[in-house]
Amino acid sequence: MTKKIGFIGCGKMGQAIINGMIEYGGISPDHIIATAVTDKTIEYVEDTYGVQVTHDNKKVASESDVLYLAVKPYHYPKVIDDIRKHVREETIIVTIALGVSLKDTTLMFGEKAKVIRTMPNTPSHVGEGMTVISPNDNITDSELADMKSLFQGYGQVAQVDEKMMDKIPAVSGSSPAYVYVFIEAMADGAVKQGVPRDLAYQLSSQAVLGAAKMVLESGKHPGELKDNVCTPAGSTIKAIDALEQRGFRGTVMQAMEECLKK
Ligand SMILES: NC(=O)C1=CN([C@@H]2O[C@H](COP(=O)(O)OP(=O)(O)OC[C@H]3O[C@@H](n4cnc5c(N)ncnc54)[C@H](OP(=O)(O)O)[C@@H]3O)[C@@H](O)[C@H]2O)C=CC1
Ligand SMILES: O=C(O)[C@@H]1CCC=N1
Repeated sequence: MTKKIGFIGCGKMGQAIINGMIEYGGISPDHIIATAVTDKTIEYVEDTYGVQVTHDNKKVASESDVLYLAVKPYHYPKVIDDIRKHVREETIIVTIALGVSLKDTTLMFGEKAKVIRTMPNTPSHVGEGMTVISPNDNITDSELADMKSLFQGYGQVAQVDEKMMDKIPAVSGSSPAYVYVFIEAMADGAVKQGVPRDLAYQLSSQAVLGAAKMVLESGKHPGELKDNVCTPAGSTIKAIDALEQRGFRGTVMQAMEECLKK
């Protein structure tokens, strides 16, 4: 894809996508332009990723064939109001904000605007992101195919009906944070037993990566894979028992409910 890709805002999520596109998606830094507010971010993004940077949102809006709105949801109305007239009719607008509907974005840009609402996550940085997408009716089949391959450059893609989008953040956008806590907790448990800290992080992280790959690639139910680790009267089932006694699954489900309430 030789299109120009613009980012309005390039904080944690924008940078994860930028890095994923460049390192894993085959996009040249020359084809990316990004804005931020502070010189600190502008300089960091230019030095780290080698992309073009500017403070000028309008310039990015007018030059981009694909335009990511990578600012916080509460910045959307002001930012869109500012760039609306500068976005070309054929430009594809990608929203990544929690809770900003296709209808609202389309209304703000104008009825002909081509918009794809997405929920990405930060593992995009290492080419293992998950991007859940929902396009508006102005996106053609061929544009959708091109955009899916752009998103696939930095991870997996799933298309859903827009009414599902509000349910996605808890299991995809936010969920890497719970997994980091789990990895850290397992490493702490190992350190408590005398395992060196670096080794503890390597082992707990690899366990999560390997287990995730088993679920994705073996086609087996997670319960079956769990059963395969639990020797009768062995040590693993004792660990599972301790987790269940403390409400592990219920706690995770409750956490996700709190996430969506917000
Ligand atoms: N973080 C995550 O894991 C995920 C985030 N998201 C979504 O991504 C979006 C961005 O979140 P995140 O990256 O975490 O937030 P950050 O605060 O890290 O990044 C926001 C960026 O927007 C820039 N910015 C703020 N106002 C403007 C403006 N008026 N014009 C141009 N740039 C501006 C900031 O500039 P500066 O750096 O100079 O302050 C910063 O670079 C949100 O909508 C969030 O819902 C979605 C899924 C996961
Ligand atoms: O916590 C947040 O609001 C953002 C949205 C999804 C992940 N992080």
